[in-house]
Amino acid sequence: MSLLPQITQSLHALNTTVIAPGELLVRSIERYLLLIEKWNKVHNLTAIRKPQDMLIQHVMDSLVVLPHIHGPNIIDVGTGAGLPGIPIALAKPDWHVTLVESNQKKIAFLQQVKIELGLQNVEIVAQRIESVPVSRCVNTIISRAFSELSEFIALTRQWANTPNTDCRWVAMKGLCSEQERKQIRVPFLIENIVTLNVPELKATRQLIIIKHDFNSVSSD
Ligand SMILES: C[S@@+](CC[C@H](N)C(=O)[O-])C[C@H]1O[C@@H](n2cnc3c(N)ncnc32)[C@H](O)[C@@H]1O
Repeated sequence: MSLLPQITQSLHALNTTVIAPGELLVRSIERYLLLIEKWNKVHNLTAIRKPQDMLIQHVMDSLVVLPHIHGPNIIDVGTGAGLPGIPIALAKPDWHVTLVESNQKKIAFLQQVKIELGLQNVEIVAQRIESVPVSRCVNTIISRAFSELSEFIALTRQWANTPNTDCRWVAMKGLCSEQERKQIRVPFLIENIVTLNVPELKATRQLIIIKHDFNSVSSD
């Protein structure tokens, strides 16, 4: 059964002007979902088995962040099967998305996706994030289901040392507890918390948006 009508409908339900739900995007999302389904039979990429469910719980859950992040240079930390980086790269072909992942099986899958979908705006880095050198200015460092906030910042704080005032760290989470939010300390601060609504998904989603405060004095 074709997934194209459901993908088109879900993209329209996002009701955002930042995504143009054209035929290329719809077909690319379908190919991506079918690749995850195929690889999932051998490698455990995701516990969600049906492409229809992956569409909502993975792809739409990734795309819903787009109005709240800025490009053109994005790093997706601990991307796994490419979430949220691949959906972002598909919806934003003029952005450069770097996928960082330490697991070799997931890297092999990502390389296959890049080839089969012809994703020229995707760079795959097979390393632990803490070993990735800072090679360019980055606008958004994003992670989904990766770690607690303190670890996310600790592993990526090398990007705070560039004179790149524009950079934001964006953690995609369920409900983020106050205890976890308190892990963010000077010179970092939580700039915004956005509660997201993913159409057809009855679950709380939050984006924790963090910035490096150049005016603060660090205690470390
Ligand atoms: C729970 S999975 C989440 C995957 C994906 N972001 C998602 O939402 O489905 C976390 C991923 O981070 C990767 N990972 C863990 N520590 C890492 C590190 N230090 N650097 C890069 N990747 C890491 C793991 O291999 C795993 O694929």
